[in-house]
Amino acid sequence: MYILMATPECAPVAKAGGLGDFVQGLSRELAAQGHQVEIILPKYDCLRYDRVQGMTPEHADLWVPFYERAVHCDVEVGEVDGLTCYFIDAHSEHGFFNRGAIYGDADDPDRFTFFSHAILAFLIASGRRPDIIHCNEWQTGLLPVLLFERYTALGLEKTRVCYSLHNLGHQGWSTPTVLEMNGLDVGRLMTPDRLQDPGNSQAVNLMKGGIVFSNFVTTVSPRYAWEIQHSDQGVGLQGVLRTHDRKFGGVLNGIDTTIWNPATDPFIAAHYDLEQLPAKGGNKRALRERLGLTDAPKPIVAVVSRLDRQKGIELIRHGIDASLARDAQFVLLGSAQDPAINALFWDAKQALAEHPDVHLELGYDEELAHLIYAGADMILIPSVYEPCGLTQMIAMRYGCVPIVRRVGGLADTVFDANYSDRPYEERNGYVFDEPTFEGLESALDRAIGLWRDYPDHFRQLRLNGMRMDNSWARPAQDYLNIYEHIRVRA
Ligand SMILES: Nc1ncnc2c1ncn2[C@@H]1O[C@H](COP(=O)(O)OP(=O)(O)O[C@H]2O[C@H](CO)[C@@H](O)[C@H](O)[C@H]2O)[C@@H](O)[C@H]1O
Repeated sequence: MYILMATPECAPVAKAGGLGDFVQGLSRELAAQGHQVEIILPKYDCLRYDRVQGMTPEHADLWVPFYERAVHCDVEVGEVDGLTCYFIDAHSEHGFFNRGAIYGDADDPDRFTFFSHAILAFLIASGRRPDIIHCNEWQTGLLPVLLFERYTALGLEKTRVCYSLHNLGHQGWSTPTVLEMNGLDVGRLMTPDRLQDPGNSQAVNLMKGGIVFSNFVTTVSPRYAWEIQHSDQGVGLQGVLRTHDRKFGGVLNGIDTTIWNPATDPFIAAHYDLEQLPAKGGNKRALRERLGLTDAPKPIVAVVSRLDRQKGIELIRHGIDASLARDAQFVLLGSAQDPAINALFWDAKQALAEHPDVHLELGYDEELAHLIYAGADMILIPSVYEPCGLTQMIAMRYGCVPIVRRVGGLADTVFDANYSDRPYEERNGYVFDEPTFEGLESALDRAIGLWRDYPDHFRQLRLNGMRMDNSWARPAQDYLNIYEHIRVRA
């Protein structure tokens, strides 16, 4: 099968969070199973060019419709960790992809609908005819709309769309000008059953467009699939998702177990696996050395996260003091877009600058993240909502025990050491329900208590987590079944 991944992110070249891992991991697994998988991304100025091999021109003089005119683009191709990746270079006066960051500008709906449009224009101009375009997030929500409204008739009649939702907190709300910009009929599309936002009749909702016009819609865990249809976690799209229930389902994400592998990871200090768990200690020492923490018989509690409201900012902040109060060490690697959240953590960093048991690293650092998973004993994930969550899966693979709130994919992957109804060998972490300081502290108490008083039991929890199969093998098969189901057979 020929599958094209349409996405604003792909690790390691353009990653702001878990979407980048999703695209890379699923694509590599599908390619390993013999499918033709290609990825298409904007050619951002902030791409990690050092991770692209053999970037060469692929298609010159692509003209992408833009209002009454067209914008000149070039398409380049390169290899990213063995995958073919196309990059759309837009020579627009707006510098659409030259903003120094992937997201965060007021005209993001313009930038990414332009990208979606450019993908279809490229397919037509270059004669490529994928069986499946796998779209992701609101950024590519307009692609199936454009496909159905315009491009099917221009030669893509056999291409079908699978659309994955990774976060309902961002739906691509915009004004109808974004439809005009792309030559679409506003009157026809701004209706309650098409792109009109359910909560604001003046607004276009790009994610809703993707849901309505795609052949199949997925989200990234079964629990989140239920939550967004039946609770306010759907952020207004509950009704739309229930209407389209017959083409909607939750597929639990995997992680790329080649890239996230403590036995071979090039970014960690000491390699280890199930049989050589004590070697993990070398990473704890290296982490302390790198971040200036004292070497003492204390557990390290870590957070690796985008610092966004979704992730439970107050609880993360409280987790620092709560860990220190329990004589644990605390390490945070976090990047915030919101200036208020950024300021909150900079203040904490300054206040704790002299403390020998804590280090807050504010920013994005892929390599350091690997060392933290390998060196820490526990990872704290107190999310308000969590579509899937990859950090708990990565942490478990590295023998780092997750402490999580019971939401979304966290509830589907972490089973409480004391209270789960699963067999003991499947229990792998600590789970709390209420998004309160008390809830978090009760789980933290149990985790730190076990680490201190029953090290053998704690070791068993680490091993249970390391044994879990969170690879892409099974979810990739689920996606292949979906692709087969919607695909047009010749
Ligand atoms: N400051 C930092 N420096 C370095 N690395 C950092 C970092 N902050 C985060 N990361 C890395 O980014 C990834 C984050 O994964 P999450 O699942 O938490 O994703 P996120 O919420 O971004 O994605 C959304 O999409 C994914 C994929 O579907 C869902 O799992 C998730 O629930 C949903 O919110 C991990 O690989 C983590 O190591």
